[in-house]
Amino acid sequence: METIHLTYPLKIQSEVPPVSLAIGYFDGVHLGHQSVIGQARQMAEELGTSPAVMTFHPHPREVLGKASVSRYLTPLSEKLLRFAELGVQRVYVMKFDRELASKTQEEFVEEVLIPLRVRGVTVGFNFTFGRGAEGKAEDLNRLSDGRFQVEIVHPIASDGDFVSSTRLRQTLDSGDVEAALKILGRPYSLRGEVVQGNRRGRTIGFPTANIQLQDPFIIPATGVYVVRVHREGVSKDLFGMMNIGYRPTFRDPDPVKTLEVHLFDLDENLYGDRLEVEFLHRIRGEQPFASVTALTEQLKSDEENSRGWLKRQNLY
Ligand SMILES: Cc1cc2nc3c(=O)[nH]c(=O)nc-3n(C[C@H](O)[C@H](O)[C@H](O)COP(=O)(O)O)c2cc1C
Ligand SMILES: Nc1ncnc2c1ncn2[C@@H]1O[C@H](COP(=O)(O)OP(=O)(O)O)[C@@H](O)[C@H]1O
Repeated sequence: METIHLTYPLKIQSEVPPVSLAIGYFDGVHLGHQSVIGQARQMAEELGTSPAVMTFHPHPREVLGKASVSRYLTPLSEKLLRFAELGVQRVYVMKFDRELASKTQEEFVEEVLIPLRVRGVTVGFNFTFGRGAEGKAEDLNRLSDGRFQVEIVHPIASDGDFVSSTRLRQTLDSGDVEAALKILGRPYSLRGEVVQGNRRGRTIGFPTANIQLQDPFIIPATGVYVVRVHREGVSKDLFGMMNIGYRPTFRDPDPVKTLEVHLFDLDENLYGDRLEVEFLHRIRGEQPFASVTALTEQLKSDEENSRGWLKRQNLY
């Protein structure tokens, strides 16, 4: 997959291949987004073009001062990985700035889509473009003037409700990672590097790899989760239990939120490794314990519960 960063006005140096383009911000790359991208792939096949995606960076709402970056689900690096998994061959990362935001819908079509040799466009039903979000998905048909085909993708439902980035964020904020899975079509995951902690874990029989996030991922609610872990460069799936929280048992005067995972049936040095952690199931909330012994007893029962759950799911 080729990734091309663009700014407006476009400076296209070499001849670009004709594309069928899925356009959107695609925060979360959830089932709705996957359906828009799938539609672009199908169109690409029909039209004999490359399946491509155009996404914007940074988020339009952020540039226009309506929201902060920390509320976004998928860092750009993560989105690119997901696009590649979905069979996209070309990604245009369009820099979203005030200049682009000030362009009319006509200018967006004539000065961005046409020079990029767009033969097909797919967008979600609620796509808007052009200054003040004046252009709606249906306007693309009129503006294409027969030069490219347009497909507007209907909303996808899961659990009786339309999937959306907002719903996905809510499920993560409440720790309902199983609902998140139904919106994403895959478990919610984040990536980070294993760093040193306080080295207490190994003394209580539960070494825990502390994860430092690579990008500003959204962190699910504090609590304990059953997770599947991929170690970069290692194909075998690992399983374990992760705690997200402040470790209140240790009454640290200045607690910081940590993400730490104890992996089952593994005894290896992981410092410096990059891990992808997938959230499968929530076991409980984080709580303070009267003693380290009481915490250790709880961890034993968490392990039993986690293994039991994994077994029932035929995962481990
Ligand atoms: C599955 C799991 C659940 C945990 N639950 C709690 C908890 O409820 N309360 C708490 O204070 N600490 C909890 N911890 C955090 C432990 O206190 C922590 O692993 C220990 O302090 C080791 O920290 P270290 O890696 O910095 O040495 C949990 C850790 C794991 C792996
Ligand atoms: N099964 C395991 N799960 C997690 N980490 C493990 C495991 N076995 C060995 N380790 C290593 O032990 C470290 C965690 O031990 P711990 O005493 O909790 O130290 P720290 O406080 O530095 O995280 C991990 O970073 C990893 O390098």
